[in-house]
Amino acid sequence: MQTAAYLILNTGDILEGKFLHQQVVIEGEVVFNTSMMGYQEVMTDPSYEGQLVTMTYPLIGNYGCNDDVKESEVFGAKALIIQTPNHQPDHPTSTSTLKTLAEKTSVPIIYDIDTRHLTKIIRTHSNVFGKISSDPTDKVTMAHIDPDLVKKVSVKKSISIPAKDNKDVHLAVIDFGQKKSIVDVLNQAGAHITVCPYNTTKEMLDQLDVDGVVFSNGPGDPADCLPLIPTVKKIADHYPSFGICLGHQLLALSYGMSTKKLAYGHRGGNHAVKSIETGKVYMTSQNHGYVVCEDSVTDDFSVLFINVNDQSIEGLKHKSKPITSVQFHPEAHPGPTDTMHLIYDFVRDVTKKEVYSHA
Ligand SMILES: NC(=O)CC[C@H](N)C(=O)O
Repeated sequence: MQTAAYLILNTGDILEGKFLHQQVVIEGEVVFNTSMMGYQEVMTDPSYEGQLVTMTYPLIGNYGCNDDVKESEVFGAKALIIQTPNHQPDHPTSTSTLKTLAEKTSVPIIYDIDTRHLTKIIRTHSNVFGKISSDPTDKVTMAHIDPDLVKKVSVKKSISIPAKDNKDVHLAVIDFGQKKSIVDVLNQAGAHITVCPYNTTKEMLDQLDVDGVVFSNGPGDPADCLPLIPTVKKIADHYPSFGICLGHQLLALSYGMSTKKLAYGHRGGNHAVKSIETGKVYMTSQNHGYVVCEDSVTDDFSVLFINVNDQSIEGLKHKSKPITSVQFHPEAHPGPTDTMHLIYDFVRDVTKKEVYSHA
């Protein structure tokens, strides 16, 4: 018989489920993801570091698991909270089950939780912290997000990843908690990549002789990265830059804008954004709790995309410098690839170096 697992929330609610694999005592911010798939990517995406993630879709594990699907070797969600695990997956690429995935990734999974009810609690209260424990009398002690998450998940030393074909373009990915698929897509687009630690300076990038910079996604509150802001600005003032999610938020902060926390975040594979330039709507993959404040956008920037549901800012473009950033995930993994062209466009534009005469 499986041991009872209690999800104790700072709202006063206690939900009873079961441990899928190992018994743990673990605390974190509780967030929900509305995607029907992508459980492997969620468990290994460093942006979820410190979070207990619940999937609103009730059946998890349907297409099994595959060792090749991972966004990071070490970091990801702190725990997964699901309703019904599928122990007999059926998919040609599946090599193992959810239980094996929990073992391999060390991400504990609890199940038999009414995740739609849990989602309603999160939507009603926002800022929900919780503890998973086998003792229902345990108390939630965590009340804020760890401010050092980026430092924890970033690479400690630079890593070079050669281009698949020989295009003459070298990009730095500043690693605030990068998803492997960002590097994969940049690589497929023909760029040689150097993944650099979160605190890399412009002078270090000069030494590496890069042509452009990608500021990656990452965990936590962007305001906790304020010490990095002067460096981000110095780099973006000099190099063609592309920001994704946390990278977008840090670029905005570095050019004088501000960020705020959403009531309960955007996490899933079905978030519609609208291009302000063309009026076109794209489905995007999203995973963020913070956004750039609408009223803080400076005159130097145009809003590139807005969220169709709540009109929050989803992308920015500098009016005279080659700086573009998006709040969503054009690299997908999981979710729709409708906006992946933005990454290819950036690599193409950096390859045509004459476009960037300001550097
Ligand atoms: N995926 C990300 O980069 C997330 C950015 C930031 N941690 C947020 O939650 O808004």
